[in-house]
Amino acid sequence: MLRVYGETLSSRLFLGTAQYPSPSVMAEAVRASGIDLVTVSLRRETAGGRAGGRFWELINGLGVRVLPNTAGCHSVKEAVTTAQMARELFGTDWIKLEVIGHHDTLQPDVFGLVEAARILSADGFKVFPYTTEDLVVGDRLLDAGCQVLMPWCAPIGSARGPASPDALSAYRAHFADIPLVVDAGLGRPSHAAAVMEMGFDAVLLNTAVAKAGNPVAMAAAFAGAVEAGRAAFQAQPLAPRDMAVPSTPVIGKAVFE
Ligand SMILES: CC(=O)[C@@H](O)[C@H](O)COP(=O)(O)O
Repeated sequence: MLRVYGETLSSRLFLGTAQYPSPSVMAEAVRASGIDLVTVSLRRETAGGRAGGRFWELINGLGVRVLPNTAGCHSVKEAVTTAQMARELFGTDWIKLEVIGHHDTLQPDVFGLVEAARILSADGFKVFPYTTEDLVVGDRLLDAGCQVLMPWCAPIGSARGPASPDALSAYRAHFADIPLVVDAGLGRPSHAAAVMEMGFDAVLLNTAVAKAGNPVAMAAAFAGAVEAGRAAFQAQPLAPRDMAVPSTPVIGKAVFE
């Protein structure tokens, strides 16, 4: 069980709801994965002309918690306004905060992110900030009122998997008591298992499932990988060694002469 902002989530996999071949495939993928939280891009869906229509009904009908997000927002003002609209629409004060700073990499604008997190936290929002693995920025986000951090693993949509595993390990060690969700850039279930084995609390992904040949089967595969990675972390994996260590005892071996 994962505790975030005083609430309990049974699944440690969070899925995005964009880019699926159809809304019904998205709904089936959510069901197949057994998750209890989806993130929804208010801006993207509104731009697509589906706001207020069947898409919202479908999302609300999934029976899972909704984490609206500010994907596509490039300024503090835009992100704050989008969050406020999302609160009205979904009746939740949870918000996944994205303030994009760079067109090509979709890298977060960490300065705008901290400012928007401060404004939204003061306004009663429970902020889930999409950030880099920079420790100082993480500290500033906590100062701003965030109780969870969401470091990226690789650029959004890249499917590259953990680009800087050492930086992610340092992040986990530095924020030992803070719920940490790896967000963005995961491409395969093995990537999700790898970061869960490092001790991250959950993963959030979208593209790797939505754009898979079979999104429903891939959602189930990611769910299994997240559980396996978590179980491995709890079982305390052996640290890698530089030298060989015989796994077969040498004492008492038979001598043939
Ligand atoms: C859906 C969402 O919130 C994305 O902005 C998120 O960061 C997921 O990234 P991937 O699509 O790379 O999984």
